Amino acid sequence: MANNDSKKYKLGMIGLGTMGRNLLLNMADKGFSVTGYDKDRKMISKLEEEGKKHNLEGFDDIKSFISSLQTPRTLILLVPAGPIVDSVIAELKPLLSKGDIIIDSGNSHFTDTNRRVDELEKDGLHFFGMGISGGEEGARFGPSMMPGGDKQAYNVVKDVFDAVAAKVGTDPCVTYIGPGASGHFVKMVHNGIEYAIMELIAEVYGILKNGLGYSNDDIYKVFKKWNEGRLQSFLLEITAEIFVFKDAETQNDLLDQIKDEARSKGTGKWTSEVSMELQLPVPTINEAVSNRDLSKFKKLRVSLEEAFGKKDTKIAVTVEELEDAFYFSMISAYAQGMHLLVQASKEYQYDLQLQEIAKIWRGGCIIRAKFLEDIYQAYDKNNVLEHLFGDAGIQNIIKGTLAGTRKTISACINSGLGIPAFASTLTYFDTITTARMPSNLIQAQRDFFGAHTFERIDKDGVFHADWNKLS
Ligand SMILES: NC(=O)C1=CN([C@@H]2O[C@H](COP(=O)(O)OP(=O)(O)OC[C@H]3O[C@@H](n4cnc5c(N)ncnc54)[C@H](OP(=O)(O)O)[C@@H]3O)[C@@H](O)[C@H]2O)C=CC1
Ligand SMILES: O=C(CO)[C@H](O)[C@H](O)COP(=O)(O)O
Repeated sequence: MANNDSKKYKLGMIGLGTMGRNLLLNMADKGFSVTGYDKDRKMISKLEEEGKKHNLEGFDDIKSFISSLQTPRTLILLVPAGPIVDSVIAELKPLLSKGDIIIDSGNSHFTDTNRRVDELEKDGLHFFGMGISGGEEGARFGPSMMPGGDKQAYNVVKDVFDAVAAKVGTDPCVTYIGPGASGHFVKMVHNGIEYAIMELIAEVYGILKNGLGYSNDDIYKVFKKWNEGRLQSFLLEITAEIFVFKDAETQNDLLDQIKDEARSKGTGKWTSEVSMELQLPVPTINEAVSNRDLSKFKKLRVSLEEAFGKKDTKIAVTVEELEDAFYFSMISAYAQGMHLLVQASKEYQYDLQLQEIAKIWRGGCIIRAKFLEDIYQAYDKNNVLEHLFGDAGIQNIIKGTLAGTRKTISACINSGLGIPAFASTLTYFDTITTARMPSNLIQAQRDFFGAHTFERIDKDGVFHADWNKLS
């Protein structure tokens, strides 16, 4: 490539795996002059093969890659989150110049992003975090993207992101999220909601299979039908397909050949950790994280089932009642995630615009769902809404689902069918809609044993009682 800046590439991708390669191909489709770097030659060959019609070129030599870019340079990292991001940055630093832009689009922890912004600022480099969602297909044909941090740097690449993002109507599923690491924070919460919805769908599978005796084909039909109505969502759509997918080797349903031990990379756990830190409960997400962890204790579960005996988990609920329970719990999972965003926005001064976040989650991302339109409308009407349950439209939807929800959840509990996410979601709802909780007793207990004091309902101030003295 000639050493003339005008003939150089507008943007360079580092990491040409699932996400990086597909996002780069998406950019090339939209007419941007882009290139990529990966330390693995095979990934470059794959990029060049798939990007043949655009004459896409890749590099396995970082120096040649950097000198192929227009200045100031714009780089996107899509490498595994964690120490690899730091090692890539360390490799890049001596090759970059003041004013260059690095965008970390992986699932980095937001505190790492804060640290990296500070470190790179000292070298005159712009760094910002941008969550991306949509998996392989999304990256290739239109993801949802959550950029936050250095707005000046974001504006340099805004046209690229607007072009490659998924569209709902004409609205691109990308918006500037806010300062600091807000982009990565919002993506983390997106993933927390993703964990919750996946767990709820898995529990529905357990109920249909073990509670109602449905076959995989029957379950496929239920999910397919649900996905045509109010529950329409990406996760339900792909889940339906899983139930009819055959294993090439055995011709059995592949799902039945898969071990019941779920893995994770960490973003759900981070959401739970932050929620504890901010003292803002997200119990459905917590249960989703815990249940993935519980699933790993296979040997223990097998031996305890032997010890306590296999349960008769047959229940008498209708598919319509189960649908209500799922819809109710899905709404609650989004509500908890949005509530956490409200709290984080205050705590970290992110100035998050919830209506904009709901808007860009309507398309492209893993948690896209028809219901996000209702969430968007709720925050669009009132962008300082404290909790989604406070919106009159959402209240009406919830009221319509409660009878079926209670019947389904109580039937599961009575029969011994494990449904941690459903159960905790309903309890969360019943608690957050209770004006006077029994927590006055906790204050009394704390004051009794530790003189921790309490506040009264009838006067201001902080009080202590001599509990050992009979009144
Ligand atoms: N997959 C998904 O659905 C989504 C993933 N993400 C996030 O995006 C990021 C990338 O994920 P994904 O594309 O799935 O991961 P992949 O493992 O598919 O791709 C990462 C690529 O980066 C390469 N790489 C690793 N270290 C370096 C290095 N030092 N220099 C150059 N290249 C390097 C890897 O090479 P090698 O394999 O040889 O190490 C690999 O080709 C992660 O943070 C992930 O959490 C976000 C949204 C969705
Ligand atoms: O970010 C994503 C989608 O939005 C990834 O697919 C997500 O990281 C998967 O997480 P886990 O491996 O923990 O299930």
